[in-house]
Amino acid sequence: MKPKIFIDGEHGTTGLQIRARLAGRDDLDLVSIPVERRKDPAARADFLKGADIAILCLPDAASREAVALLGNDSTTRVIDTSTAYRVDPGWAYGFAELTEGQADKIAQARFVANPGCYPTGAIGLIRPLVEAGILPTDYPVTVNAVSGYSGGGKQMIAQMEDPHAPDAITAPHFLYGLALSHKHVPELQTHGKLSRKPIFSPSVGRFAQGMLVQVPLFLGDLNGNPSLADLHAALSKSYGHAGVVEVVPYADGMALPRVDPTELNDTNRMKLFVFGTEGGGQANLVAVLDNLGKGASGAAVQNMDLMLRTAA
Ligand SMILES: NC(=O)C1=CN([C@@H]2O[C@H](COP(=O)(O)OP(=O)(O)OC[C@H]3O[C@@H](n4cnc5c(N)ncnc54)[C@H](OP(=O)(O)O)[C@@H]3O)[C@@H](O)[C@H]2O)C=CC1
Ligand SMILES: CC(=O)N[C@@H](CCC(=O)OP(=O)(O)O)C(=O)O
Repeated sequence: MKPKIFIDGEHGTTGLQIRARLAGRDDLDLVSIPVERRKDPAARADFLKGADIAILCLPDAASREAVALLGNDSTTRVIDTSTAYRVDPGWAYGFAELTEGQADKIAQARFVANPGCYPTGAIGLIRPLVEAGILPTDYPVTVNAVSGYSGGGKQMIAQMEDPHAPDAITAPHFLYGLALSHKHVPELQTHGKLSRKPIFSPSVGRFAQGMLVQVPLFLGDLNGNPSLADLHAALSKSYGHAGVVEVVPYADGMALPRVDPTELNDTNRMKLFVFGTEGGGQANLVAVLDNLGKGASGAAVQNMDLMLRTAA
């Protein structure tokens, strides 16, 4: 029998993208709740309990409600795309390339928390350097990022695309998260293995999809005063070659006139760059990804496929 997959929140931005990614798959039985019952707890409970894997594409509160609706006797496996469970030790963190053994952990897990889009870029850059002993855990990490506006879901898409919306946004680019208490900070700190709370400054640009995440570093404040080549080698060692996460050769990155946040749209890939001048004492580490690809829907499908490896 084909594994039954239910997407709770299938009409939202992340849910629709997952449906599109699964559209051509004949190895799955993708079940769908009638649209008029999508918020009916009894109907959701039936679909959730009837699935082999439920993918939650909901706001945090509705994700928690879905997990509660499953109750104690269900065996449905869950992938949650919200922020609700990302630092919960009972859930596997769904970043397969995070560290050795993480893909197997996801494959075996009942509960998988899909990473946030910004944290995917930042943790992807930070974690290998911490594990290599190069980045001290108490380093004052700053993360500066720009996202396409689909990162804000249906509400922000309407704000950016409909000039007549009562809360329309007209800015071509804007900063937010100004109180430095964005909901991604605990996730950045926990999975970045940082003892000091990082500063996270996100922004949104007038493009629908795509993302750039930057982590600037002063090399003299890192362990062993590493070169740019040392940083690049540590990242390359962590991710290998030809995987979902690609570490761009230093010279190739430095030959670029600019970095385009939309470059990897509609893929599940992420590119990591080390920028700076050798001997200059500074580096800017940069990640490019699709906020709806490796940052959300692509990663959810990747995690689902890992979990299906261990399906009964
Ligand atoms: N967009 C992105 O780039 C990313 C999003 N995420 C996370 O994914 C999750 C979904 O986000 P996104 O798709 O952008 O958001 P959207 O607002 O686009 O979609 C959310 C969907 O959830 C539905 N919904 C809300 N409450 C309930 C409920 N009680 N029961 C059933 N359905 C409900 C909404 O229905 P309706 O519209 O009818 O109210 C909507 O279809 C969020 O937790 C978000 O933080 C994670 C990474 C990246
Ligand atoms: C542009 C924008 O608003 N982005 C969202 C994050 C999108 C994302 O990563 O979703 P999670 O919060 O589930 O991780 C925000 O900053 O809240």
